[in-house]
Amino acid sequence: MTVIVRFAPSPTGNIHIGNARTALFNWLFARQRGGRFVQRFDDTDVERSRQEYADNILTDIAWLGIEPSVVEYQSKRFAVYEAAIAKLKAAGLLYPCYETAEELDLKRKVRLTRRLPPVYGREALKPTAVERARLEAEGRRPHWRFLLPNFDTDPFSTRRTEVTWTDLVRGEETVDLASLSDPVLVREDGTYLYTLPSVADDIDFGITHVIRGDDHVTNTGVQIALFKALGAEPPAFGHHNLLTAVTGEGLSKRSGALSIASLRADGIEPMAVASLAVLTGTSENVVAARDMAELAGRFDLASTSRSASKFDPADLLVLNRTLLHGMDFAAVAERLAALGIAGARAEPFWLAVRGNLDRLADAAGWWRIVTQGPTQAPDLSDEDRAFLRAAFDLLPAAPWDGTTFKAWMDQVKAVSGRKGKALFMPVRLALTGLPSGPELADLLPLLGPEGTQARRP
Ligand SMILES: Nc1ncnc2c1ncn2[C@@H]1O[C@H](COP(=O)(O)OP(=O)(O)OP(=O)(O)O)[C@@H](O)[C@H]1O
Repeated sequence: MTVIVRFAPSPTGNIHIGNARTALFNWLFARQRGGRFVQRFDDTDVERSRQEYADNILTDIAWLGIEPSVVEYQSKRFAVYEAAIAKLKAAGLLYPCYETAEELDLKRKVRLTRRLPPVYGREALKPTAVERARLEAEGRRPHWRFLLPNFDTDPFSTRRTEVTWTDLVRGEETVDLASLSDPVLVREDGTYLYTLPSVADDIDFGITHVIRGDDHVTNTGVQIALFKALGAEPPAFGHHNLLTAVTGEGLSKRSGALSIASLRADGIEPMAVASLAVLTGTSENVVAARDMAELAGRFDLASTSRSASKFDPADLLVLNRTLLHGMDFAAVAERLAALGIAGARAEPFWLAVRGNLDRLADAAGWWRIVTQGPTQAPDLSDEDRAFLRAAFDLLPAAPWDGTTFKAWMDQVKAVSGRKGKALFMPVRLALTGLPSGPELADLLPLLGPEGTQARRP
């Protein structure tokens, strides 16, 4: 059986790190099994959905390293949903309801005072065709409810009907359908709620595993019933925990907080985002994976925690540094060239500075220092200046390599009697203008005899 998964956001904003967790869980799950990944946009809500957001989401998932087999839009698939609606109606499993919101609210209150569960009492199953015609004549339009399979049309019944499944994350799960109202699938204006298009598409695309946040657990009880009502075998389900901000606050596409686009703009590497999005709230250590293959090797859906996990953006910088420090020149050459870092010195420069970077773009600052000199004049005492002038007189002859700095310092030490910080710090300040940075042994050959002499105080 080919594994087919899907990531199905509504294109109503930019996806955040929590949505990325869902996308990546699906992608890694499929990748581990040689499966396929369907990118589906749940854009039936035309008011809130925008193509621009869908395009941004495609950019974001591509940046994270996800390659969908196919991209689908629910707004282009109404024929499929109409066919499913017709099937349910023919089976007597979809019924028209004419109650207004106020009437429903009143009914709910009546049930509560009678100590009955505040679910819809299926009163709309009772009216005859004549009564419905009268309501239509009054100008009322029905919304349509799916008759949940508890085969109990007594509005005051409390009989339980449980739907169970073995969740890929949470193990045995049960939803009691008797505790739920028959869900509205189609609104008065003919628009669809989330439930039916999602199930109809999962059937149509042959989705084998639905992996999503645990905000959907209750939906799954209803959806399993709907799969069956439409004559389809339900897929396997896995509900992972949600990520929250450090404050415990939930994430929302609309707020834009921790959006993938903002993290990209902030210069965070995609594998730092992917590693944190996937490994937070699992039994794995949150250590940066260099690529998807490595992350896939450390991903296990079943090891995900059941409770919400806090996500600390500060951890991203730590992962980012680790990734940059181990990155080969070939992996960054193009991006460095875009920063103007190119030519024969680009590779040794990268190897010299990568260990000092928080973000790749920080390399530009070091490149400026190496090629043009310190951005600010070093703060040196007269004594240090005199020491440096004597030291610069001792610079070895060309050609220079990785051993030159040590040879130079050995001589300066012997002549000046300075050692440790007193020896190295004035040299570092003279060469870079900064009190810390890359190894001077690596920087010196990059500066070359001319560049070094130009820094003589
Ligand atoms: N904080 C979160 N952590 C992990 N997964 C999440 C989180 N929020 C949403 N998801 C998952 O992301 C997927 C896409 O969800 P959806 O498009 O409904 O986004 P949303 O962020 O929940 O919605 P909203 O647009 O209301 O902010 C769903 O599978 C959902 O379970």
